[in-house]
Parts: sequence; structure tokens; C-alpha cells
Amino acid sequence: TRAGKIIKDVMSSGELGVVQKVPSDWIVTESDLEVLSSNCPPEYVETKPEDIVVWVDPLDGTSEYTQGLLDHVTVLIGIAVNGRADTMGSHRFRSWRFSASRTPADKFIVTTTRSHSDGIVVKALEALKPDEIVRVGGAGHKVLLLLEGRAHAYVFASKGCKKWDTCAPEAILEALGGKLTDIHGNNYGYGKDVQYPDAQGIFATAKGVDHALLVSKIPQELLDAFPY
Ligand SMILES: Nc1ncnc2c1ncn2[C@@H]1O[C@H](COP(=O)(O)O)[C@@H](OP(=O)(O)O)[C@H]1O
Ligand SMILES: [Mg+2]
Repeated sequence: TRAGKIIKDVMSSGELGVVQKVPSDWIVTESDLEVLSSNCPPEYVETKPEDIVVWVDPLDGTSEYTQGLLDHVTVLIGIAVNGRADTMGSHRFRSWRFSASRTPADKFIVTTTRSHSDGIVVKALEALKPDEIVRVGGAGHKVLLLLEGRAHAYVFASKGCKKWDTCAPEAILEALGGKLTDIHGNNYGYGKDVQYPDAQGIFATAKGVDHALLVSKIPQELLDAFPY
């Protein structure tokens, strides 16, 4: 309600030209009764505002966006509680829209970057010996491919992604049985003091895929290129 009042005040003051151009029916100024009427989940009762960090990527898949490949583009809003991507909120409010199906059992499909590849990215993929490599844009889009059963793993041995690229995808993927870690197999922290880059790369797997087994196939010399 307070946020709604602030938005109304800003709009009536005319201070923000950009806000004035947004059609008024796009702006939600009322609180969501469905959310407010549910009891506070017990795991959040003790949570304080300073324990929460919100990571927003307003346009993930920028390069593809500029090329008109709009299905590679997502808006990512991830909530971290006590430094962890919040899977419980993702699970409770079921705010996703995609059709989940099983990944094919007869071939092994890995998805990766379309526009930020290099020699190390390629070497890590080769180590996994996939039957097929799906090169698409956006961290959010690639995690959607995992959720939709269109790829088994998303592997990106590069320091290029940032916390805003992975917080929301990690939360939804892990809430639905998958896993998103760095290429060593460790989860990232998303607290307020972390560095922005995902400096140890991305290794994400769909539900039912043996994450640890796949991670173990990355050669040591590649892991050594991504120290903590
Ligand atoms: N080498 C690099 N330099 C800058 N950003 C990179 C990068 N590699 C990956 N990223 C960022 O990580 C996200 C996923 O990359 P990709 O689409 O190549 O898989 C993209 O987010 P944005 O599109 O929001 O900038 C991209 O910009
Ligand atoms: Mg991004």
C-alpha cells in the first residue's frame, strides 16, 4: 500500500517523465490480496528486511534482444534471503508459466551461450561429450530450457554472468528439483556484500540429472581457471 502511494505521488508530481509514459493500467497500486491473505510462512517469521536482497535483470539476453530474437529474452527478479536464492517463495506462490516435460532419455543435450563463447567455454562442453549443443541467449532462457525438458544441462565456463543473471533462475530451478551451481558444483551466495560476477561459471542441471556426476567430468585444468 505504501509503495502504491509512492507511485501515485510520483505520477502526480510529474517528476519522472518515464513514469508518466507508462499507461496507468500497467501499474499495480493495490497489494495482491492472494499474497497478503496467506499466512507468513514459518521459515520467514524471523526474517528482517536487512536479510533480503532483490536481484533484478530487467532485460536478460540483451544481445539477442538487439537482433530481434525475443524468445531469448526474460525479465529476472530474484529474491535472496540470508544470502541464498529463495526457493521457498518460488515454490509457494507458483508464479511461473511454462510447460514442463521430461528431458529425452536417448540423447544428452547441453545448452550454452550463443554470443559469449570462448576457448574455455568450448573445452568444458567437449569434456561432457553431449549429443547436441543448443546455443541460445540469456541465462533465464537457458534455465527455462532445463525446466521445459529441452536440455539436460546449462554449462558456461566463463566469468561473464552476474548475480542478477542467476538468482531468479536458480530459485525456480531448485524449487522444481533442478540445481544451479558454479562449475565446481558449489552454490553461489546472493547476500548484499557479494561480488557481482559469477566468477566461477555456471553449471545447471534439470530435475533428474545427476549434477555431481556431470560436474566431475570437468577436467581439473579447467576448474583451475576459475579459482575462488
Ligand atoms: N563475456 C561476457 N561479458 C559480459 N556479459 C556476459 C558475458 N558472458 C555472459 N554475460 C552475461 O550473462 C548473461 C547470459 O549470457 P548469454 O546470453 O551469453 O548466455 C547475459 O546477460 P544480459 O543479456 O542481461 O547482459 C550476458 O550479458
Ligand atoms: Mg542478464
